[in-house]
Amino acid sequence: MSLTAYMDDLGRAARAAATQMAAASTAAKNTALLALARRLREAGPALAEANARDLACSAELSGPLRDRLKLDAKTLATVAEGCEQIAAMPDPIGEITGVKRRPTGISVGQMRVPLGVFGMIYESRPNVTIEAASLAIKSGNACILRGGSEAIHSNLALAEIVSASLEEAGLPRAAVQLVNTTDRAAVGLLISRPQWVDVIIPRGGKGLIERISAEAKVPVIKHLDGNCHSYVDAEVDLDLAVKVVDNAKTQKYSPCNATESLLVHAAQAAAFLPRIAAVFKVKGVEMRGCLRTLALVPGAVAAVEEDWSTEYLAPIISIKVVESLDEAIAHINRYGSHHTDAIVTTNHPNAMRFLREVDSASVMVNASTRFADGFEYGLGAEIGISTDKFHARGPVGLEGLTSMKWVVLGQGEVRG
Ligand SMILES: NC(=O)C1=CN([C@@H]2O[C@H](COP(=O)(O)OP(=O)(O)OC[C@H]3O[C@@H](n4cnc5c(N)ncnc54)[C@H](OP(=O)(O)O)[C@@H]3O)[C@@H](O)[C@H]2O)C=CC1
Ligand SMILES: N[C@@H](CCC(=O)OP(=O)(O)O)C(=O)O
Repeated sequence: MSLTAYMDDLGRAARAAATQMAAASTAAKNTALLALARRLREAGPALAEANARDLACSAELSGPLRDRLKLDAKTLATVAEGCEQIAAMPDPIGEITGVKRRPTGISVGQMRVPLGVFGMIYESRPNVTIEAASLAIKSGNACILRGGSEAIHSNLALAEIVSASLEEAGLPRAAVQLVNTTDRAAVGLLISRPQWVDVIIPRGGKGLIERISAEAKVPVIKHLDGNCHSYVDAEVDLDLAVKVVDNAKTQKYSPCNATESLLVHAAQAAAFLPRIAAVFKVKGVEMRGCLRTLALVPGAVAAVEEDWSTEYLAPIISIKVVESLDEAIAHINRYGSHHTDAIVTTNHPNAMRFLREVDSASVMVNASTRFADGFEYGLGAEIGISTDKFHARGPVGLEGLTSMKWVVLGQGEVRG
């Protein structure tokens, strides 16, 4: 079968499944999610074998990227628990809100409905396959998933478990389908078929997004790179600042919500930078600083212009001393990727200005940028972190996979 015919088959099946999923009962969707949690736990050894094949083929990956490819017992337990949590969440579909009686006698409100079919392209991280599948099921959508090529064996094994769980609950297997080839031509076909796909969710770096932006004939919700900042203000609790910035940079290096750039107000630079530099040095984090940073941090190397806009996904951080909150905000809005940025401060007006003026999907006060995550925000799981301003912004959970339609209830009223 040609790739085009294969992708059309997936699309046709997804479209049919979406109709059934939109009408599926909450009980059936929850049964599928609980079956999925159970089957994931039972399939531990088989999944470990599939994942070992992926890891063996990806020996050249850096440590952080290998970490995200791993589907170990802890990751499996977490995704299984995530399915149970999503099952326990209220079903958003069919909810009617805001009903108001109009002078004409009609009542007008809004009903939450699934988007239909979403296509998702994402990195080599097998747990995302389950997070996307479980959110698709609960939100009554169908989806076509195209995971990173290094994770193909793990994803195929996971997709089979998802299909079996859907079937067990009397729901269509095609509600969640995985593209079974790593051929990137499949991505081109997925993003150019509005008859089968209602929205595309690309989750990845600049190369992916450039292609999608140039070729997509389907609406896109971009989940792009994270050049996240932590800004240490002039008035600050230094112990808290060290703890928060350390976590934001070093808790994990590969995620898009890790801090890549540290800005420090000049009034605190001499007190703060040597302290955080000592932490980074012990953890092997390379520091690339402005001239004022170099004077305070002997181990740092000179940053070049490109560093301010670079997402390292590695133990590297750029550091700049700024004169004011205004300079920090302007720097973030110019060089950041509008993903997640944080201020560390004890000054309330400054915190409020940062929240209002930094143009990012998540803005934080005295918290690690690593918190930008659907699970941490109470969404149960996440499709990813949207760097678009619409249809959804920041961590995308169940509601982000739905839209509202108008509902009008009458008793024979006619328009005069
Ligand atoms: N905002 C968010 O929610 C998230 C953002 N990210 C971002 O993703 C990036 C890291 O992940 P990484 O794996 O390097 O991302 P990539 O963009 O390299 O890959 C992600 C996915 O896109 C595919 N892809 C990439 N380029 C193309 C192309 N030109 N045509 C078709 N498919 C393509 C990859 O396929 P293949 O396997 O063939 O390379 C993979 O499936 C970082 O920038 C990170 O910030 C990561 C996670 C979440
Ligand atoms: N929301 C996720 C981050 C998602 C992400 O960036 O993933 P990845 O780039 O694959 O490490 C988390 O904090 O775990």
